[in-house]
Amino acid sequence: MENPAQDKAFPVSWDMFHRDSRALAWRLSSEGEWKAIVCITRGGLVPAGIVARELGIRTIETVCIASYHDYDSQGSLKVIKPIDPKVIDLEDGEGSGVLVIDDLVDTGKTLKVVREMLPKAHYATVYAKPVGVPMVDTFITEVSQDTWIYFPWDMGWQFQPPLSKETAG
Ligand SMILES: O=P(O)(O)OC[C@H]1O[C@H](OP(=O)(O)OP(=O)(O)O)[C@H](O)[C@@H]1O
Ligand SMILES: Nc1nc2[nH]cnc2c(=O)[nH]1
Ligand SMILES: [Mg+2]
Repeated sequence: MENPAQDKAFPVSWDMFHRDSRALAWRLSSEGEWKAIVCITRGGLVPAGIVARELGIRTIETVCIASYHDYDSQGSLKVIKPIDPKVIDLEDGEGSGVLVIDDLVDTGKTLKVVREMLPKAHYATVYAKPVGVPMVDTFITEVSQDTWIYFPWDMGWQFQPPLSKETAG
């Protein structure tokens, strides 16, 4: 959903996203022995799959969160599906050794909700905006707060007409 408040665009192709998600996996490979991944749907699904393949992690859980953009309020978050208790109970029951993955952190509101469920987990996103940086432990690329990131799954190819009209010659 286009956000009119952002006046810079950061379009990300599948190739770029794959490269940046692999870079995140590489960074995380030296930051801990990961028992499981919790991915925040829906944006965390693709990066979680790439990181899981690179790090050989096969226990992958989801936490399903929807944000509602009401017209008057800034927007509210709803937990549609919580984290499976089996994953919560791994290790110390507070998320040690668990990797929480999302595509990006913007205001940090989404990660804040998940941090309340797993305070000791490691939080990683591919992209980050300045306001959300304090909420994330590892990320690859920071973009300015007034940039809107366009992910490959939100975009498609379209015809670009020639710059100038056909000439006679
Ligand atoms: O740091 P925040 O301000 O919370 O914004 C970041 C969140 O917003 C987007 O998800 P969205 O809520 O649009 O749902 P989706 O992942 O299902 O598209 C994105 O995937 C992050 O989860
Ligand atoms: N696609 C997309 N979703 C977002 N949700 C919060 N910030 C963003 C963003 O920059 N791009
Ligand atoms: Mg999301």
